[in-house]
Order: sequence, then C-alpha cells, then structure tokens
Amino acid sequence: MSDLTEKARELDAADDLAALRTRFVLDEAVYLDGNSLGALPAAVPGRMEDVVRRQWGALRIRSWDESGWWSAPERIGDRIAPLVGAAPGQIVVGDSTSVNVFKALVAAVRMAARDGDGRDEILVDATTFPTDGYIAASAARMTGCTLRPVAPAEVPGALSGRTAAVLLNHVDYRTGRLHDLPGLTAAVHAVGAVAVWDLCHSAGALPVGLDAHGVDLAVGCTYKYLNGGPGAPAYLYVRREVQDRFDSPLPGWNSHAEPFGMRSEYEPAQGAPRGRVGTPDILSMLALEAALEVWDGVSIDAVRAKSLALTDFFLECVAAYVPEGRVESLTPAAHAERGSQVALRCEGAGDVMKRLIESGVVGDFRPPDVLRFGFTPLYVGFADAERAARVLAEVVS
Ligand SMILES: Cc1ncc(COP(=O)(O)O)c(C=O)c1O
Ligand SMILES: Nc1c(O)cccc1C(=O)C[C@H](N)C(=O)O
Repeated sequence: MSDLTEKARELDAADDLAALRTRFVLDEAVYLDGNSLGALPAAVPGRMEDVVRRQWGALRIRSWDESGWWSAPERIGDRIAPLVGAAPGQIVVGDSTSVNVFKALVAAVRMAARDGDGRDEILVDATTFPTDGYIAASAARMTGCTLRPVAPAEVPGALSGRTAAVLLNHVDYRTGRLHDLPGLTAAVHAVGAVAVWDLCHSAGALPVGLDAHGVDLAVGCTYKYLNGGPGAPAYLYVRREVQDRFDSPLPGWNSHAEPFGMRSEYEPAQGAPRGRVGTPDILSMLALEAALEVWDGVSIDAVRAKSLALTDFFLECVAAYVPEGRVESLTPAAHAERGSQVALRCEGAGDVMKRLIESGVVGDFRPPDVLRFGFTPLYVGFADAERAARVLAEVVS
C-alpha cells in the first residue's frame, strides 16, 4: 500500500462526516461533479412517490393548503437559511438562478438609485459564469445604467458615487477561487451601493454568513452542493432591513399582498414572499425539501473543514502522482481563497476528462483547458480523492 493510500485510509477512518454518504444513492464511481449536479439523496424517491400519488393524485387541489404547497417557497427558504447564515424570513425558493439574478439586480439598482442621485453604473464580476453577465447587461439596458465588468479584486478601486449595484460570485465557477464577501460587501456599502452575491458555488460547501456580513441581496441554485436535483428551484435572499424597499421587476400574482383577491392593482406582499413571481414548481420544490433532510444534524463548519482537507489532500496526491508539468492548479492554495473544487489546467483537457469518466472518475471540463473536480464533503471521501489523482496520473502519463 502506498503512503498516500494509507493516509487516505486514516483520514477516512477519522472523518466524522463519513457516515453521511449512506444518505445518498451512489455507485462505484468517484463522483467529483457535485459542483454541477449534486448526487441523489436517498430520501427523495420515496418522498416523490408520496407527493405524486397521494398529494397530487388523491388530494389534488386540497394539497395547496393541506400538503403545505402554498407555503413551500418560504418554508424551504427557511430550511436553507442556516446553511447560508440567514435568520428565518429572508429567503424565498423559486425560479432559476438566472431569473433571481434579474430580480435582485434590477431591484438593487432601484434601491440604490431611487432618489435620482446620479447612480448609473452596475459593476459585474468580469470572470462571472456567463448567465450573470448576460442578465446584468440586460438589467443595465433596462435601468439606463452602464455595465462595467471588473475583476472582483479590482472592485474596491472601481467603486464610486456613480455605482448603483455590484453583482459578484462568491466562488468562481471555473477556478474555484473564493472571493472576500465580507470585505467586498463593506466596500460596496461604503459608497452607498447595493451588493448582490451569487452563491451557486458556495452554499452548502462553506459558511457564507449573509446576515453577519450585511449582504443586501443574494441568489443561488440548489442543484449543486444542496443536492436538490436537475433544474431544482433557486433561491433569493433579501435582507430583512431592505425588504420594504425591494421593488421586484417581476411582480407576479404570487408576490401580491393578497394573491387570491385577484385585484387589478398590484400591492406587494411583505417580507420574503415579495420575491415570488408565479406558481411555484411544486414537484421540484418538494424534491428539494426532501433532499435538504441530509443536513439534519450537520454543521456547515464541519463541512468546510472537511472540504479544505479533501482539496488539500487531492492537491497533495496530484503533486505526488502526476508527472511534472502536465497539470497546473488554478485554484488558490490559500484556504481563505479556496472554495470546494480544484481546477487544473491541462493540455487536451476535454479528452482527458472523457477518459477519466470512462475510468470511473467523474469531474467536468470547462473550456478552454480546465479540468474541474468538485468535492462535496457529505459524500466524497479521502480514498476517492486519492483514486481520482491516481487515475488522472495514468490518463495524462
Ligand atoms: C455562478 C452560477 N450562476 C448561475 C448558474 C446557472 O443559473 P441557472 O440555474 O439559471 O441555470 C450557474 C450554473 O449553472 C452558476 O455556476
Ligand atoms: N445548470 C447546469 C445544467 O442545467 C446542465 C449542466 C451543467 C449545469 C451547471 O450547473 C453548470 C455549472 N453552473 C458550472 O459551474 O459550470
């Protein structure tokens, strides 16, 4: 047995979270793509059977009340809240991340520029996942703002009295770099602007501290580290102190103060429901609710500690096994700057990833030359990390 195989065995034996793997449906593959689509929690199929056959099939329309369908967006938002450091009543689940980016960013500009005080600029993370950039460009056109792409580290220097809103990613989807949410939020606030954070690659992988850091608005998906399933609904966080000023650009009937009043004039609901639009996607939403049960009794701090240990160990194994010069890590070595994935630049990365997947190690490829390996501490272990690095070495050698 090699030293690293033995070390992996010891680390797995000492891992308090190791038993959580049984809460998921997994096979022999090393699954390192939970940063794209989380694995299936074992409780979901049975719950969906009940939702479809009993709640929908037997109770039909009564389920809006009797099965709690109507209140699901806020109830499930409150289940996500502790994972991102939010008190109850500030998160609503629904729509896609893209749609929530739109709602949050336009509302942010309306909040910041409400007095016609000359705030006419939106800053967007220049390295963002594309959807945020596309939507920010449209939000800028709609609100009469100029859009300025800026690398997150350059944001403090780019802020001014003209800045209305800033859209940032907590963790970069390609490199896995963790950005300084507390520091950047404070800098945005110092010029009187509003911060919108995309938490897709951090929620469920590390503590976010939304309330503690005074974040105004945040969005995220639930199909990565929250394991909600393909196309699971996203969420929108609106800090309690700004909820009264949240002026949604998509004021659908579900966000009305009295949805069943069917009134022709719009009056926004108070609190988190103001972030709703139309009828919630109940089947996906209830699959997500069942999926979130895997978090019962799990501390996000423990998840973060294991995530860093896993990515450290994977990088150690890559350094030991992979011939010099074949890959280069794009993921920061400093823990304070690392999310829960390792991105390796590699020549022929697309083909390399195909061969890795054929060999039972599932990560993904992002153009032009990046191999991504996502580490979900709830179901990935240290032996998985060691095997992935060993197979990678075989494939690139
Ligand atoms: C940072 C980030 N934002 C948004 C999205 C996607 O948004 P949507 O859920 O609308 O497809 C992704 C991944 O797909 C992402 O990585
Ligand atoms: N949302 C996805 C999808 O519908 C299909 C395939 C992948 C995705 C993803 O989530 C991609 C992911 N956001 C990324 O970081 O690349």
